[in-house]
Amino acid sequence: MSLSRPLRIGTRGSPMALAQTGMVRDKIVAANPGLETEIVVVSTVADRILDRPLSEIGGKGLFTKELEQALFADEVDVAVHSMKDVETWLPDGLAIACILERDDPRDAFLSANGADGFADLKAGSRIGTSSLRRAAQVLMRRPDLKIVPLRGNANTRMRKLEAGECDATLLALAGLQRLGMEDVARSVLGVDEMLPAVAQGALGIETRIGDDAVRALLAPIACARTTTALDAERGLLAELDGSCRTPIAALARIEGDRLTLDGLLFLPDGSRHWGVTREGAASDAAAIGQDAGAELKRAAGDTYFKHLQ
Ligand SMILES: NCc1[nH]cc(CCC(=O)O)c1CC(=O)O
Repeated sequence: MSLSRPLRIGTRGSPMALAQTGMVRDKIVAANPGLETEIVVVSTVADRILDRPLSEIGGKGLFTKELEQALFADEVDVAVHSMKDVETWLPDGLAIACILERDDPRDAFLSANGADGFADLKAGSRIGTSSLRRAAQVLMRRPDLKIVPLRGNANTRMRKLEAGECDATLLALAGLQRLGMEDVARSVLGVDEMLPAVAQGALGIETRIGDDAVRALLAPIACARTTTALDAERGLLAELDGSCRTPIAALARIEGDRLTLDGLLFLPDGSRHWGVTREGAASDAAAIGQDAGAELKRAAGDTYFKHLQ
């Protein structure tokens, strides 16, 4: 199948988004030789509001809504997203047509003064992060550290670290790699120290559901293994109705036809957490995720969700 016009690829405009969209575009073209493409930059709420944590702004789809509007308005044919930023429920008429092979899902540790990890930080050191998930896991092990808000795209956050707004920060390793800036990481945190966000490191492509010509162009670059892992992680998130206000971490690993899913739910101050591990057939990924999410929900109890309001 082919298109009689260029494929219009929608993306956010941050350096990381542009880098990853370029990589996705190259993969689409490699799978469909001769295809013409056009990159269309769309600004989202997350790009415009930089002075407040996203968890405070609330609402859904802060990274994705304007890209979805561009799909509905037929201004773009596809939207490239970090799957970490994609809501578990999509608007009617749109779907994730393709999830690409996952990059490293772990978080990287960056510091201004040469610290290689949390162990090198003195009591009272300031960790810059607006991620409730990262903050909770830092405080869980190091309640003596101080969390300070740090917003903006990855480049902005690195600049703020250099400017002394904090002593250390955490960024997704995959994002740094896409920017070609992996070497700014002082270390990479093990998943036992910092469990990643649901879908961290995976890119997805959203399309209009009925747009079969476009969907056919994407089929060759989809990764079944990553799709299965994300079915489990997003199944867990959906069960907990995870919003930006809920600190949740989850990672699925697949070996052969078996899947192992680890999930963690925290109080934002790290004072309590609940964990779950589930193993099962990879073909049951979504159900395993829902089951694990339900267990976390039961374990944390009703008061947990009231706590967050
Ligand atoms: N919240 C923004 C965001 N969305 C996805 C990534 C990282 C790239 C990825 O997970 O694919 C980032 C930056 C970060 O968390 O450091």
